[in-house]
Amino acid sequence: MLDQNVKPLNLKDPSLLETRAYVNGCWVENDTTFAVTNPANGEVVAHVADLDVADTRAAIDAAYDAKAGWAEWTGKERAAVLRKWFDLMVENVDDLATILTAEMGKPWPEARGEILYGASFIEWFAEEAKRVYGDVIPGHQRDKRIVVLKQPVGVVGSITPWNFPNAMIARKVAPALAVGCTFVARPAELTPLSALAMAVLAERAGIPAGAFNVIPSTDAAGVGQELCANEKVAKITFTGSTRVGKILMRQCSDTIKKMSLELGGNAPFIVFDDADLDAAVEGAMIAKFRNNGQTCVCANRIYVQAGVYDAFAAKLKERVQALNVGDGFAEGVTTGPMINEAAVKKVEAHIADALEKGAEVIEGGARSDLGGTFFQPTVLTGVTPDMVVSREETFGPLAPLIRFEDEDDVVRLANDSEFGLAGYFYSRDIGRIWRVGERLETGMVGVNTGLISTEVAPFGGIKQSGLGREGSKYGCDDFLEIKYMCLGGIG
Ligand SMILES: NC(=O)C1=CN([C@@H]2O[C@H](COP(=O)(O)OP(=O)(O)OC[C@H]3O[C@@H](n4cnc5c(N)ncnc54)[C@H](OP(=O)(O)O)[C@@H]3O)[C@@H](O)[C@H]2O)C=CC1
Ligand SMILES: O=C(O)[C@H](O)CS(=O)(=O)O
Repeated sequence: MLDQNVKPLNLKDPSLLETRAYVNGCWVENDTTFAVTNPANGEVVAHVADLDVADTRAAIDAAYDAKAGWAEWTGKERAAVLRKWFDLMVENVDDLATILTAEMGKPWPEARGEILYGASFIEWFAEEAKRVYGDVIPGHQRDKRIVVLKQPVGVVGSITPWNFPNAMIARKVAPALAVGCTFVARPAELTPLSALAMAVLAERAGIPAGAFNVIPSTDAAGVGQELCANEKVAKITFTGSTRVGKILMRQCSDTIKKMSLELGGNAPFIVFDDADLDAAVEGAMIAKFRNNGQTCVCANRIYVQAGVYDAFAAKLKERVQALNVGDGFAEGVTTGPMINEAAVKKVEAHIADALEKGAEVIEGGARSDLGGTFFQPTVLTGVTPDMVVSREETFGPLAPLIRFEDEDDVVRLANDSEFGLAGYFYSRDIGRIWRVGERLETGMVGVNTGLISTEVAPFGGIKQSGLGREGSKYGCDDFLEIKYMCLGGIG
């Protein structure tokens, strides 16, 4: 459904730019709409239906009414439509990337990469759909037989952030649908278009009405409260800040809802003096500046052992200088705008606090001359653990370098955080690799790599970075209930 009041995007298939909600297999308009704007230039990309709590209830009812029928499909039948959905995502990858860059700002090649990353979860769980096995347990008495069934939990409510508007939904909806759950997705207000384009392709793939619903809304708190409180919703899956994760946990306690939480991070990135320094610099560039530093697994603290600190800082400065800040649609741009003014102000506050406490800027340090929410990729040296940048997630293009002396010291520093999502380190000493890998208090560890996100591995954190795992052979577990049947009287 095209919006007549804005400049159309350059799409091969304009029908992918959907602005209506998708509920119970129907495209739903609303009297009230909200504008989605391009963070690179403030231009309106589209006006999207703005759903409310009553609409949320209707979407939950649709998912609830659809769940029995969807669960009756065999795993193989569900696999077939998920595979078709994957194929359609790949066939339309360029248009989906254009829509994503327009609403979120990331450079088009990076947006294209996100679409393929999101699609990889749909491909993976299309395969897993056929392998939701139970167990047969040897009876504890001669006349007893025991079988274990794995059954879909039912209706799943999903709340996702703006930074990966396709992949964060795909990483949740794919396992949910694969095992026979139905799904109500509320995307971030800033980036609903990617989710709606996914729904267009889900419908084309043959995913039945009510199985997958997308409810764009400006009322995050109200929709969230309804998803958490409604007894027809069996589970909430959330990706976003720890602050909001705690709100949702409290709201889910009244109905003891199952929850999967992918929350905030404060990833340590450690460079030991035995590291391959060039590899460590490349790893730091990915771990820090991917998505303009707006990912939960971004390196937030970069610890460099004293013997290689100056060399590493010089090399990193040189690589950061080569980053090209600009509009995500422009050729050769590596770094788009930040999502909004609040995000820029947080980076500026972290820099100001660090400078006040003695740190130095060796690269960047201020807003870009491009204006708006463009910010210079920045490197700080002389950072210490007492600075705010060491304790709070920056969620922006700021690389703080912290000097350390020995292994025990840096592991203690790295673990001194309420977060535990990802951690990274570079070393070529196999003993150190095992010691540090085992001692880091995180859900995921990158060793001699700065990029750990893949559909084949279990993504998730410990401490206040969340609950549960997404992706991998473990990814279905959070959407399944285990039931056992004890069959007696068999003699
Ligand atoms: N662990 C992970 O994989 C990820 C973690 N994050 C973390 O999220 C933060 C940045 O992302 P950001 O989007 O700002 O995070 P937020 O937690 O602010 O928002 C995440 C989602 O929750 C919604 N939301 C906000 N308030 C409520 C509420 N009271 N009830 C229900 N839903 C609500 C938002 O809606 P709206 O945006 O419309 O207000 C958005 O859709 C960082 O801390 C980052 O680390 C982000 C991405 C991935
Ligand atoms: O939203 C996020 O930060 C994602 O989890 C990042 S990733 O999956 O692309 O690493």
